[in-house]
Amino acid sequence: MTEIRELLLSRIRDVADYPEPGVMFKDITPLLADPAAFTALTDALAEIAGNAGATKIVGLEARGFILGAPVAVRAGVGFIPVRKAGKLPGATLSQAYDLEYGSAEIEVHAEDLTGGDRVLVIDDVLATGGTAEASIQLIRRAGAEVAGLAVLMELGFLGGRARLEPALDGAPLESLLTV
Ligand SMILES: O=P(O)(O)OC[C@H]1O[C@H](OP(=O)(O)OP(=O)(O)O)[C@H](O)[C@@H]1O
Ligand SMILES: Nc1ncnc2[nH]cnc12
Repeated sequence: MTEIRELLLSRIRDVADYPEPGVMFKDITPLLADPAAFTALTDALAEIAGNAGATKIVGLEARGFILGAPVAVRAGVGFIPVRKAGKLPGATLSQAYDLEYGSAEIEVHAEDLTGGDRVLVIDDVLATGGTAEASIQLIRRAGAEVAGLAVLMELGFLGGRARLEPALDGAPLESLLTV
């Protein structure tokens, strides 16, 4: 494992049985509080954005906002928030999905993504892949191209990567850490 990956892994806290019994929650707040780790993460994700030729970053509420916004600034591209339903004031596209602990619906402002965009989706954790899959569906429905998905941590045992394969349709899935 590279030094950067070791640093990132060391700043993620495992919290057992949160938010419900049986879930091992990956808490990224110690990483966010460490400027060296947060900077290293931002730089690594911005490099992925550059390599993917992304013209926009989509961040998934809420932790995907925290990671995705500085990456967009660093990469010199726009940031588009994909929000939980009911939070965006303009005309939206919506997509329902299930996640490791429940179900939800996400939305994007339809005007934020257009035919010429290559979109990199950023989030902290890939678990079942439900959230990421719904975001990819939203991006395609908006007429934009999916440049890839980049996450800090993939929970390999939940099978998100296999689930996302058809939706990604050849676009890369980059996870900096896999557990
Ligand atoms: O792969 P999945 O099974 O879909 O799970 C992953 C998603 O779950 C978490 O978000 P959550 O919905 O808990 O929202 P939060 O970021 O607002 O805490 C995480 O930040 C991912 O977005
Ligand atoms: N185990 C987990 N830890 C942190 N975020 C998550 N999102 C879905 N499952 C998660």
